[in-house]
Amino acid sequence: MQIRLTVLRPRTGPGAPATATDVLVTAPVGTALGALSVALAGAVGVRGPRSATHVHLYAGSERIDDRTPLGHPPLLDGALLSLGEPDPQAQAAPAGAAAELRVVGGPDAGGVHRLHGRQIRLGRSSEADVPLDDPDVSRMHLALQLAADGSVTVHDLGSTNGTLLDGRPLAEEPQPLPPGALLRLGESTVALAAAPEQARATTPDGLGHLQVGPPAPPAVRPAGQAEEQPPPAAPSTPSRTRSLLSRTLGRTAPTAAPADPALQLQRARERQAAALRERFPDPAALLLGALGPGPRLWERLPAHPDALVVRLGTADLPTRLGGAAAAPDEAPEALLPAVPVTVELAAGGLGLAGPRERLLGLARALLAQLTVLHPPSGLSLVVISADGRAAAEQRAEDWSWALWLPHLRPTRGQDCRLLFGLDPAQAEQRLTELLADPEPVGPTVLLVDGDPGSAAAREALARLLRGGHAVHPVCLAEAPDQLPPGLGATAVITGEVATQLSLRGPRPVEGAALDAVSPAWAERLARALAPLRETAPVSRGPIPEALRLLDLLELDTVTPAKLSARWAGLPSTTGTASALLGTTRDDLCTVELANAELPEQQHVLVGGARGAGKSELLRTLAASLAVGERPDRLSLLLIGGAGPSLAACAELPHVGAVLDAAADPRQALLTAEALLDELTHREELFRGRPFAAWYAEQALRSTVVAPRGATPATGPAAPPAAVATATAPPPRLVVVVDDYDELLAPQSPAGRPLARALAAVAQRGGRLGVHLVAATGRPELTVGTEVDNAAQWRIALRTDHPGDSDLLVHVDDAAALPDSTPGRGYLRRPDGAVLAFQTARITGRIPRTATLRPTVVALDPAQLGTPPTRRPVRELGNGPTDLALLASALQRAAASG
Ligand SMILES: Nc1ncnc2c1ncn2[C@@H]1O[C@H](COP(=O)(O)OP(=O)(O)OP(=O)(O)O)[C@@H](O)[C@H]1O
Repeated sequence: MQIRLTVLRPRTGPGAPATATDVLVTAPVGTALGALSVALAGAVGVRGPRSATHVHLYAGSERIDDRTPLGHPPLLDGALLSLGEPDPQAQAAPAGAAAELRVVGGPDAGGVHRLHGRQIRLGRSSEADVPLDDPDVSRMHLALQLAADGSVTVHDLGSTNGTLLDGRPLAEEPQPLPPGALLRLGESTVALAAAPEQARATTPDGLGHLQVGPPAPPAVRPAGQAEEQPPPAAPSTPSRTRSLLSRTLGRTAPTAAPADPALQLQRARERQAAALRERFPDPAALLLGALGPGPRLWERLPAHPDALVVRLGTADLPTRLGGAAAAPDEAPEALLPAVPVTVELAAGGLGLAGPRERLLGLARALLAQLTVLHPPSGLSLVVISADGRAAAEQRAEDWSWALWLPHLRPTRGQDCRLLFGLDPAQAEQRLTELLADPEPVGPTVLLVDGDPGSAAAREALARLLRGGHAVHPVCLAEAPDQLPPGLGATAVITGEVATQLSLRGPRPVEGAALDAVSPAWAERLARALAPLRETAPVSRGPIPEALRLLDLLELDTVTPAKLSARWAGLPSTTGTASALLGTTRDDLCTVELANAELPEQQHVLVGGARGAGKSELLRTLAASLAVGERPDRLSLLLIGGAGPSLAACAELPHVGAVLDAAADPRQALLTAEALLDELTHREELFRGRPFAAWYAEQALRSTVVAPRGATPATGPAAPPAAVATATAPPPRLVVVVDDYDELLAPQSPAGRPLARALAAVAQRGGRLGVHLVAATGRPELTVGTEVDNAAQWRIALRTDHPGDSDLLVHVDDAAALPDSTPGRGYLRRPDGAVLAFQTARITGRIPRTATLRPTVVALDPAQLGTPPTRRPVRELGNGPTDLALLASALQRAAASG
């Protein structure tokens, strides 16, 4: 497994900053922190300690136990570990915090401060209890007073620019501050929050990630509805709005309509404004959403009404939100106070222009919204910063916080570790990839910081801006005239101290207070997102090139106990038999030989050219069936053609016999006879009833056959398991045949009788619990045989000719598959659906990462956009294969009963 951590080097003295190093750790699953700690210390330049007992690592203020396995909390992707001392910046939640103050807008937005103590001062000074980096805020601007009963009052500390409380000037005498009321100081807006939202459940996967359940269903609120038109008179508050209001503002919405119509209207406007603020969450709410993770994390799938709509700041806006800016004669009380100023990125992208520091703060706030509200499977992010006018180191530093965002992971086969373009070559590569994506499966937001770096990149960006690629550019420049032409909207940072925004585009707004967040805030948010994974398999990605069956089966550390536990959970009948083969683009790829919904006759035909991966697919299928069912209920008969292709499976306890038909014609003849006898025997035994029905009846009465145990079934083929145990309920039998076409060749001495027996299995076997899985290298020879006719599950791996592919899966696409991806193919299911898939491997050597000593290497953000170093499959040259490992565990599980 690989995970990314950050190690903080101890400070050189009190008050000195701690230096941080991001590292990539590669280690076998289950490696304890103690086995890594010396290497982690070495990565930050602390040498000397030879033993882990001298290296102490902390997560926040807590020391991490050396026995904690890597990949388990707190050692998750994105974790920040401090060496030798607790993290001096650790933000432990103070016990007994009475209230939470959130900075909901402005140039230093996003802060979430748990209030404790009696008096809390807000101001620009670093001495303030809540410091705000806002030039319009006085050094000590205002103070909050917490009473013992939890109520809060606020008063101005004689600030230069004054304070507004819900739009009204705040005096120096204390006034009550209810939760949700907006305090405006300088260009910043702060509010007291109500009770924190319920965190979503997460499940650690042991590999450094936390699986998050699916997002809550989106609010039923088509864009542009409800809050945009105030009710003419204040009716009773709709229940949805009331709950929004009380959740947002933390105070009870009015229940009785006030008599005064002007007051009614004002209340209606307040409700609309609150609903809009909830709809487009402020930076503080986003941070909490990521840290929770909160209920709104990844709520916006592509069909969500607010997908790709971003908030840039807040302004008092007219109620006609869909229309133009406030008419000059609009009465101030007709405006919705401090509502989000939003832009639809899908309407031609967005340009942002202004002084660099603030510009980056605004861009960070924008990416935070996109990545907290949109799931990585529904939105990709590409970040390009290749403008030669800025030093490469500076560019990398400006965007290094984003390396933790899961939306930057390449999921469409892009040749890089992360979707960064931090030099002209990387930028060109990213833009070319976007242009070349023939059928983009989801939207991409492309952030381009300054000039994209080269003429070719500029041309590519211009083409993307012309549309048609599901790519939505967000371009940053110091001045509006440096932005590329063709953007749908432009926001220009204005004001003496660059804290305001003027938006040009379909919905122009002047004098908005912009939202900007600090790099430290953005990094905290991105780190919180780093370990999170959607629970559903990440869809819309490309089909992977290499897969390990044991990983797909969640048996990366395979033990007899895990297998026994699986078998113990099986139903008491043999109603199902399914084999996991690999993955499609969206899901696992499974072949079902039996289940309650399928007719009884299920057989499989696999075809493909030489080296396409047929034999490996058969081995994967056999191993997968073995994991899924106990050996006393499922037996395998393996018939290999030329060569020992299936012999590697001989150690599976389910294998009754392995036959090398070409090498042993006599045994082939006996096997053919035994197979026909088996069919006859079952027909007599079942008396017309299908296997599953008969078995269900018998299972209660019969003594279950003892597992076939650990006896390897190598050497000359024994009769199938079921034949040998004629008096016991026969297990389901799967006959796996490689090189079926060879059996049909005229020169094959054993071929004809065996082919006849297989034809009988194809015709009569399925109902009797005997299934056939046959592989053919020459579909033109096997077409029209009983085996071909009976196969409802059909697979074409790479074929030499379109016609072969057509014979197998009735589409010719398999002929276009490249040589370089053995195991890639098309599966035609009984319902006629054809899916591209990749077969998982079972005879790979155990990956090096499973056995090697852990490695810790420093991460360089500037290199993350380059192709990862390609190594041949990292396997132990002469170590055991996954199949050997699995077979041994299966034998022990079978032996333990
Ligand atoms: N699913 C897979 N993933 C990765 N590599 C694979 C996969 N399947 C096969 N290979 C690689 O391709 C090579 C050929 O595979 P295999 O022997 O299964 O092909 P085949 O179609 O049976 O070939 P032949 O017809 O010559 O017997 C294997 O040695 C293996 O290295």
